[in-house]
Amino acid sequence: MAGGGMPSAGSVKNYPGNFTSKVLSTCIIAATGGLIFGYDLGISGGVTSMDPFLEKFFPEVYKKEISTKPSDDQYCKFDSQVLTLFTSSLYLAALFSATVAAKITRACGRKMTMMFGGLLFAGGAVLNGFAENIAMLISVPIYLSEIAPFKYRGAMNIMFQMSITIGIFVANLLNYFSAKIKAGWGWRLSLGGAVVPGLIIFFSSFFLSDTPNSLLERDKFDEARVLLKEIRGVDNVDEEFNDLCAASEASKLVKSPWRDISKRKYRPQLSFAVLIPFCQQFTGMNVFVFYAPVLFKSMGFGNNASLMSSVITSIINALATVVSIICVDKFGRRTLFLEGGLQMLLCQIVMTGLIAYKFGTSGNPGELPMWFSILVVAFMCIYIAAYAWSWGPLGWLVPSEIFPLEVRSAAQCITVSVNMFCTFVLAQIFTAMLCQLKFGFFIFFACCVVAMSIFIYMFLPETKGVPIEEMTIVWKKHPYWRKFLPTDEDQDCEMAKKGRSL
Ligand SMILES: OC[C@H]1O[C@](O)(CO)[C@@H](O)[C@@H]1O
Repeated sequence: MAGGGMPSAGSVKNYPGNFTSKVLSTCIIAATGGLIFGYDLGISGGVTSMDPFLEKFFPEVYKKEISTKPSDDQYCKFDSQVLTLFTSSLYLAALFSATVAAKITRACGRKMTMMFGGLLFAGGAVLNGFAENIAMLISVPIYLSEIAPFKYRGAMNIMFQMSITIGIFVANLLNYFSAKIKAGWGWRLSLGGAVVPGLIIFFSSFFLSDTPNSLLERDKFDEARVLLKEIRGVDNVDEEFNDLCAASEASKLVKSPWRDISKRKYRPQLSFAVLIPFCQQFTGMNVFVFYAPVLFKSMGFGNNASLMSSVITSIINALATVVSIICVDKFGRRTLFLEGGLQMLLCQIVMTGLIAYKFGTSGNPGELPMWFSILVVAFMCIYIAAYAWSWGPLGWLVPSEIFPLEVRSAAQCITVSVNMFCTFVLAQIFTAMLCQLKFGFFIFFACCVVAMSIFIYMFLPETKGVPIEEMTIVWKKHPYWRKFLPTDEDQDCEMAKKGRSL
């Protein structure tokens, strides 16, 4: 049932339009929304490995860390549910704000939501609050997918993930330098530094226009047509405009997107809205993003070496995302998912072998040779590169492009909530899992990667090169999902019923 087929040429519309500088600059500005999220993702791991921070807030963990001798079990050195709560709680808070943000983005438009989120975040950073950036995760991927010409939608959307990875890199770099501050207040600088990305997105959102879809959602027809002409760089936008209007009309008939989304006809998309973020998190990537410094320290690296290794892995993460931008509209989403899955699996197997060989089940590696540290970091980098051109960016791209307008914001909200929930769970249980499963920890994620790759191979239709408003075609052609879609007669009947009840 491998459902990878592209809709045949001719079955998909080819709207006229150019790749304008307006679209490019708008997408770059919108994508900066990811900086904030990336900064959050990257900052906590380094901070939790800084001794002055541990000593102040987690004295028990600090005592355990300094009293652990090289001959003790290294797997359990940082095992503390309170320590992991510091990182995981950010995602729990984010989970709660996801539902509110979906309402805001539908009512106020994508642009206002981004502006509001940036400002809140900048303010929140001063108070060291992190939850607000969720508005970005809901509005930016949809914004990018809606505004991009369909042939470049993948690349434009992945700019969001690109800026997330830049945020992670900046956070790691800052951690590296702030840990060197002798007086021990470097962790304050790291946590407070979040104000900068917040202000960047707030000020840059003044230069954003809304998307035509979002204007139509709020009945601004003339503005939407003018904007569409401007961003496509041609006058002849009638066909696309009419389709957008039709989609918007259909969307207005839906009074409760939350109830509608559970209808049978949205089952294919809903399955992906839930399973894509779920699988994305169960690749195990965030274990490295959050806890790389802790992991490196557990493996006997010194303070500086641990933070430096995280800087290296975050550079690889950002660079490999560029590969995805270049390839996604050429080779398609499925190819990247499947290649990335295979590469991650191979690395996980090698890392399991290496760690099992040196640390065994006792967690006592003795003296660690240089070749071992180099190999571990190298395979971690290859693994991270694989994630960075597959599940990382596609985890935002695919959900944002498969939903019809009427339920798009609600669906993105589900995607973000599932993502945050899984991020929370994994961030919370990481140190306990490592302590209990030892090197088997990597085997767990390897099994998850096998399962998710099979799932993608069997069930994900290719969405490259299909205009977002034409997406139903890919489901109608899929051997499994097509049975969930209404026939044309069903649709006429539903429209008639809705028309009567108005
Ligand atoms: O770059 C890695 C990061 O990217 C994400 O997948 C978000 O898209 C995070 O969950 C992860 O920390």
